[in-house]
Amino acid sequence: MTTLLLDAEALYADLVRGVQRLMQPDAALVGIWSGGAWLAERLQQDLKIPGQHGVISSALHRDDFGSKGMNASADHTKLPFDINGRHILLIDDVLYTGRTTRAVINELFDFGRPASVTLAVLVDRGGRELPIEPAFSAARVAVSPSQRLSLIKRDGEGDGERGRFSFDLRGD
Ligand SMILES: O=P(O)(O)OC[C@H]1O[C@H](OP(=O)(O)OP(=O)(O)O)[C@H](O)[C@@H]1O
Ligand SMILES: O=c1cc[nH]c(=O)[nH]1
Repeated sequence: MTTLLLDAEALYADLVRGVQRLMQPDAALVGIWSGGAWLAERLQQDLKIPGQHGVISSALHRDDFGSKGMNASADHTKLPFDINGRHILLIDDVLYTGRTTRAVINELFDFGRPASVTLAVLVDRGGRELPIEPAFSAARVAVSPSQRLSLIKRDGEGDGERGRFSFDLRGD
């Protein structure tokens, strides 16, 4: 495991401010499983947003399920509110090719017709393969195509029940 000079907690503080700016009346947070769902849960608490955040999985609409397999993560979609007419703010930890975002937008539209869909991410690592851009990213980092950047959540270490975030970088 490589320890990165990328302070996930500091970036999270920037994400809080970015999401605060993007939130509009009748907006709802939906976290992309799994890293984005951790972030959305914490944002919902920290921004004192009434109600529950949503969680969305890309599994049923991925274009690479032939290689990744259609695993049980399909069960992770939980939208505990009617998305029709809502302004949906998608939250993710890392944005790379944009293929996961495309898949979760398809999943979202299986549930209804939101008024708008916006994306905020902790880290944008570039390398887009689709015309998808975040409205907010706390950082843009150059990561080699052979590397993978992952958000790690450690429960209950020094930050009460909310857990602390860090990044792990693997590969050459
Ligand atoms: O823009 P892309 O190239 O699609 O990559 C970005 C996605 O990859 C990771 O998710 P992953 O599906 O690996 O699941 P995880 O969040 O559980 O790690 C990450 O959390 C993003 O959702
Ligand atoms: O580096 C990457 C690429 C895709 N998804 C991630 O979470 N990290």
